[in-house]
Amino acid sequence: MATGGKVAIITGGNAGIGLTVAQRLLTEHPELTLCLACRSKPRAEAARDVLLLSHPKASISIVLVDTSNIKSVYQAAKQLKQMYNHVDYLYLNAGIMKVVGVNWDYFWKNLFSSKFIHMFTTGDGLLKEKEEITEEGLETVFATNVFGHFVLIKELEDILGQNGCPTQLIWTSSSNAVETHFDIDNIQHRNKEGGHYSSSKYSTDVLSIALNIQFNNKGIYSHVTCPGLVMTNLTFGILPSWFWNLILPIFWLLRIFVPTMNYDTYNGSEALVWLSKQQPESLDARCKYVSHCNFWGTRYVHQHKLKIEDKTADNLYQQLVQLEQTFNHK
Ligand SMILES: NC(=O)C1=CN([C@@H]2O[C@H](COP(=O)(O)OP(=O)(O)OC[C@H]3O[C@@H](n4cnc5c(N)ncnc54)[C@H](OP(=O)(O)O)[C@@H]3O)[C@@H](O)[C@H]2O)C=CC1
Ligand SMILES: CC(C)CCC[C@@H](C)[C@H]1CC[C@H]2C3=C(CC[C@]12C)[C@@]1(C)CCC(=O)[C@@H](C)[C@@H]1CC3
Repeated sequence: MATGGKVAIITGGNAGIGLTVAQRLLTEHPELTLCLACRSKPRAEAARDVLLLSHPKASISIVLVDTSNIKSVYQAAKQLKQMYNHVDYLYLNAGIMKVVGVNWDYFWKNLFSSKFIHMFTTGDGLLKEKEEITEEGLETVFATNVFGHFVLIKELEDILGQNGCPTQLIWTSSSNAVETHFDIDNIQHRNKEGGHYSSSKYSTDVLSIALNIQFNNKGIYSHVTCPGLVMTNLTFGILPSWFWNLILPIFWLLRIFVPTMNYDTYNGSEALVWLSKQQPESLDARCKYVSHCNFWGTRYVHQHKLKIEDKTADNLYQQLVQLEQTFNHK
């Protein structure tokens, strides 16, 4: 398929899964114009240098954005609108998890139980998290993973789905997005013991459905992906890298039962890159696209149907619009 002149923006494109998506997109779409939307200039420049080593002729720009800071998102959106008159792929990938420890008691208790596969696929119940509030008064994980991205999309609306050229919004969600941690009456997940990351990723799944309802008629399509368990700075924040390296053989064995044990960012980015090669209109907007890798190392994309009601999606969307208005007025 001819891909001349396509534009891709990747939030958090300087590291981990985002950087590998950047690398793979440049290979898949040779004429691609790439924008790394990152919070740190030196880290973004270092990533650009790495990408230029393998793709010396690539057009790669940098826009600074801190998705947890709404003022910064407004500034970045303004800059992006000056740079591009359309966007083909907007990867909403930047994300954090505020982990303070692993619940090992829960781990050992469920290791040989029927919860085994659910535990390794979702990580549900295994992580202890802490709550933090941004200087703008938002719960940090919600602001970074969900709200900052929502504001970015809304601000870029004028250049999305333009001139008969569809825009794909591709979210890096997670299999950790479980409904039990999501409360529609507390979308920021304030004053909770844990489950902030899970709530933010479930919100992502709900929001994606809402965006399809709102914007498909304008040529804007939203899809959620799950990269599985991948070794990045995010997972090195849970357990040290030496530990993960030590248990690498266990990952291979676990893949027999849990094909989301992707380990590396190349495997983990499979669904995110695969989506860029599909006609967005032909995709199921109510599916999560999950990167799988089997025991033999074969990568493939698994489609998982989301059970989310339109009224929940609409409710979340309206709450985000209202929250955004409180910033717009400041
Ligand atoms: N690793 C895994 O197993 C899984 C990861 N994911 C999701 O994948 C996505 C990418 O994470 P991953 O590659 O693993 O982790 P990394 O920590 O390697 O990458 C995260 C990226 O997000 C950026 N980022 C974090 N906070 C902000 C912010 N406030 N503003 C702008 N950029 C920010 C980071 O920038 P900086 O380098 O400056 O910190 C970095 O570029 C996340 O959404 C994560 O939730 C989902 C499922 C599994
Ligand atoms: C495998 C080892 C012997 C023990 C590791 C236990 C846990 C620390 C991991 C087991 C499943 C993992 C997991 C995640 C984090 C680390 C575990 C809990 C995630 C929650 C990381 C972020 C995500 O988005 C999820 C998709 C991961 C799901 C699995």
